[in-house]
Amino acid sequence: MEKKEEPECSCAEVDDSSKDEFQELLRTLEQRVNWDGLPLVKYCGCWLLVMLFRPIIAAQNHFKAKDTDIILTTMPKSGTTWLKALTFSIANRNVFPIDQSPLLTSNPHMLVPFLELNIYKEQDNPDLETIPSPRIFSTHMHFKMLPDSIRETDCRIIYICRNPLDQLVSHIHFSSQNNFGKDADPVAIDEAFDMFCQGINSFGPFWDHVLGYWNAHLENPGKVLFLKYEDLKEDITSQVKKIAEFMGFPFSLEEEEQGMIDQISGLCSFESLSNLTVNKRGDINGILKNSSFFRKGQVGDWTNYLTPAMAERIKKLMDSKFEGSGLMFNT
Ligand SMILES: Nc1ncnc2c1ncn2[C@@H]1O[C@H](COP(=O)(O)OS(=O)(=O)O)[C@@H](OP(=O)(O)O)[C@H]1O
Repeated sequence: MEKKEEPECSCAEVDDSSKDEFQELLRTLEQRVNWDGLPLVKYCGCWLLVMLFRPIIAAQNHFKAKDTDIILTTMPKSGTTWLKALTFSIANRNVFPIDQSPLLTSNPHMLVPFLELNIYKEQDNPDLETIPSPRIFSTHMHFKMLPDSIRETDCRIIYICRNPLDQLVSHIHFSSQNNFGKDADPVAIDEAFDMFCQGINSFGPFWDHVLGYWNAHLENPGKVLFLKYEDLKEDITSQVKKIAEFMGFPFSLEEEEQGMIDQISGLCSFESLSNLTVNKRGDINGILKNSSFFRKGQVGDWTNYLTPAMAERIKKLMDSKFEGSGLMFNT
């Protein structure tokens, strides 16, 4: 079968209701196997996991954002779990005292659902309407692929990204911990690194993902907050304050004096969450181990796995891809 011209982000026009038509569309698009063994499909210039392709299109077609929603957007392995814990805690600090937080017994991914996981169809999820505001959802979609209602309503988007070298190393380990396929051995790392540089990885290309949200943030900073994992690591207090203000839930002076920011930061820290029984032993739908979301939580761990030559290649790529954008990551 002939390959179709790649759609110019006409994603919302695809009908997700007929399985056969959808399979037909899938067959016309470029596909690759990711370095971890999972099939990828290229759509609107983005490499998506085949297993999430139809749910993503359905989310685009059906998800109705509300003005009060908060949408967390990330590339995988960039701080999603941390951001979920923080935003959930900020929004619910007057509902649950810190020592009774649902985070103590539930993995953050159970408290803040992914749009990609079939939670967007009201007929399938009548409770979606009744979730108290603010509803918090997350997605790995590129900015240009987001459901129109997210861009068109007053809902707010919080994006977090991470140095590409650490993001890649984190992803390689995540895949091997969940037995997706290949171990994080040197061969797999070489292959993963090369595919990453070509932009072929889940939700890649990295550069396009980050630039999409960076430009959206520059255009409308009140709509899109742009965060870096490394900045949260460096100064969590100021970042938590910034996130709370952006969400429309600023800390009062009284809360600050009572140490509320420190309490939330402490509860959501890597050390705290990774030591909870639920995150040591549980799993998500029997597929993903909760423990695989908490590995080291460090900046610069890539130096233990990637060579200086690899870092140089990424640096050159960043120089050319981000040129003139004002965006940069320290390696
Ligand atoms: N609370 C907290 N604080 C700091 N760092 C944390 C935290 N929770 C998770 N992590 C680290 O984030 C990496 C996982 O990324 P994501 O949460 O984006 O993964 S996922 O996309 O949701 O699968 C992964 O990074 P690496 O340790 O480098 O692999 C996790 O350890």
